[in-house]
Amino acid sequence: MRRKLAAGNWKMNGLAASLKELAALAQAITADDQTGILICPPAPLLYRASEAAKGTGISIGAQDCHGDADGAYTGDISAAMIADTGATHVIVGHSERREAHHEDDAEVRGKARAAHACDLTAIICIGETEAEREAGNTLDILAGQLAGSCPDNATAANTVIAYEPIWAIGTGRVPTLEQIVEVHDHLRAKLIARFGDEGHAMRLLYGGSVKPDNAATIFKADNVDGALVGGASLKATDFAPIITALQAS
Ligand SMILES: O=C(CO)COP(=O)(O)O
Repeated sequence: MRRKLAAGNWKMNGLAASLKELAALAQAITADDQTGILICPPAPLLYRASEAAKGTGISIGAQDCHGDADGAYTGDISAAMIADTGATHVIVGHSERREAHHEDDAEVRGKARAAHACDLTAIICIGETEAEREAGNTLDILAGQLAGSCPDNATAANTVIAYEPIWAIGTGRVPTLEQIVEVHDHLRAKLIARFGDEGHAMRLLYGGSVKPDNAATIFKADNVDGALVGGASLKATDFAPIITALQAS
């Protein structure tokens, strides 16, 4: 049995006052052993969020890290700095960073390795564009991103894979359950082929316009072990029912 994971990515949203949503979430949900709950706030909130989350069953993660341990990289944040705030996870290779910051698979792989070196769990994101899907290349594109973005030392404990079709992010458009199943089954087969039992145990999240009203359907897929949620993770009243749907799946 894989431990499920409901992860919220706040992206560049949230000030100190937004931590009240974390407290409200803790009130609204009943944490259980089968389902991890994670909030990834902007970097300036990591320490305060980690303190606020103590004892709630909610974990805290960052949205990016640098691939090097330290150095002259103005404005960047190392994995050790993230771990130092009390955070336990970091998202790497989100499509918004791949696009706006020109991150390629090799850079994402380096970031995941840096995260692992600091005992952080890396949530490695992959996803196809709409044009790639229309051209019938989805499975090949994703297999390539998965192979290139995952370091060889990836294990079920230190790595989570998030499939986020770029055309579904922030658009309200969601793939059909059949499309999600097709992708997740394909990714599972690739993970098992490369990592054996660890690949079987690694969590595979779906992300892209997950909302309270579609979460239960998405969580029906065997190889969907949770969700990476953007907009609907900002408010406890939206994220709590998604978590509850995952717990019930
Ligand atoms: O990019 C996402 C999470 O990382 C998904 O964002 P939305 O849930 O807002 O579509």
